[in-house]
Amino acid sequence: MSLKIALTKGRTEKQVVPLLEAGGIDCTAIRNKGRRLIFNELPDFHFILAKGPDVLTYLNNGAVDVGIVGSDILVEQRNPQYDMLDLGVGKCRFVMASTPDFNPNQTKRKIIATKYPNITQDYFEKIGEDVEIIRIEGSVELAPLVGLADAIVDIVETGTTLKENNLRVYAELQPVSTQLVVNRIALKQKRDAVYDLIQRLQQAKQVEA
Ligand SMILES: Nc1ncnc2c1ncn2[C@@H]1O[C@H](COP(=O)(O)OP(=O)(O)OP(=O)(O)O)[C@@H](O)[C@H]1O
Ligand SMILES: O=P(O)(O)OC[C@H]1O[C@H](OP(=O)(O)OP(=O)(O)O)[C@H](O)[C@@H]1O
Repeated sequence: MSLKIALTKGRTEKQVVPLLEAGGIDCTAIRNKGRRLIFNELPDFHFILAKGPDVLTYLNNGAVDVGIVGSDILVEQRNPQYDMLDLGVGKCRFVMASTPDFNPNQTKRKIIATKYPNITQDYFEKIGEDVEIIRIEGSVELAPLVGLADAIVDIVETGTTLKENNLRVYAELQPVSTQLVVNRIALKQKRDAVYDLIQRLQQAKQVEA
């Protein structure tokens, strides 16, 4: 019985394919994928490529056994699945950022733009501040520049996007990295296959490190 794996396409896919290969899993088909989304040619591992939030939908509904997805998405979706392995790639962090003239101690209720409303809500609740949150789909850095929001909560990796848009970090929220998560039923029914995959990736992580 093969293990069904949903891999987040895009940035995550690019970083995880070399790890899978270092773990002895042939990813030639994924590397030459064209517009294909399903890869069933290996006997032991079947892959699908999906958007991050959809990886969890496939996993939670049992359409796949394993998901490979950023912890940003796991935390934002308050996902009930087990986190099984931090793959040590896709490393970045959540920050609050804004223009140089932003005053984090302003008395007026802040407007915060973000692609991650739950993470933003939880952060401001934790520090005891009531804010208005506006959900943005991408290029969130625009929001404080055009006066839509006082600040943003977003992912930073190199800091280039913030720098090139003249934005500054005002608070560090939490780290992000790519995780391997397993469907609860698959963990019981395909235990050996799941642990075989985890072992391969753990070894690959050590080789790559
Ligand atoms: N700048 C970054 N550096 C490192 N990892 C990142 C960065 N931005 C996002 N990630 C991680 O990679 C995952 C996928 O990001 P990616 O940009 O490929 O997809 P996306 O955010 O859905 O964007 P798009 O809508 O452009 O496909 C995110 O969920 C996060 O875990
Ligand atoms: O610190 P950096 O290395 O510059 O990376 C940070 C940028 O990467 C992500 O955006 P992405 O490329 O996913 O595009 P998006 O804004 O459309 O989500 C994130 O939302 C930042 O904009």
